[in-house]
Amino acid sequence: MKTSNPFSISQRLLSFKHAFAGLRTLFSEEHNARIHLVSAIIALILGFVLRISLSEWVLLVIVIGIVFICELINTSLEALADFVSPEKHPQIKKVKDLAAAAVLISAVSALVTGIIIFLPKIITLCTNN
Ligand SMILES: Nc1ncnc2c1ncn2[C@@H]1O[C@H](COP(=O)(O)OP(=O)(O)OP(=O)(O)O)[C@@H](O)[C@H]1O
Repeated sequence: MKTSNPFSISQRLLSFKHAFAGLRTLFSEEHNARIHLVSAIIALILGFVLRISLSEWVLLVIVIGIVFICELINTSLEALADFVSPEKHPQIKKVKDLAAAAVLISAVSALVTGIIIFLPKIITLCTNN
């Protein structure tokens, strides 16, 4: 529960610690998140190698961010659902399927964005050599 405590730097640093603990949980427990991390690193390396423009960098960073935000919310909902209802329930299925669909949509959007940004540059590179 939130109380009106005075501002404290150590409390703010503790919030960062919790957030990083969440990231550690995501990447240690979720295989999909690790696949997305590797894909994001490849996209970032390609961005440097193919010298994408500033606006393409902005787009790339946004779509990568959205994928990890969806992964985090999906994993968080799954954990909550498993705690609240360890047994099978159609309502839990609905919640988990919806959260999984959010991850899918974000990943497909990121993939399409990556193709739009990188494919023309790769084709130009291949045809010029
Ligand atoms: N308690 C439950 N009741 C009903 N259906 C469930 C339940 N738990 C899981 N499911 C079904 O199994 C699917 C996978 O759920 P699970 O918790 O295993 O996620 P996961 O294997 O980590 O998948 P992902 O992370 O790709 O969404 C859900 O999307 C849902 O359709």
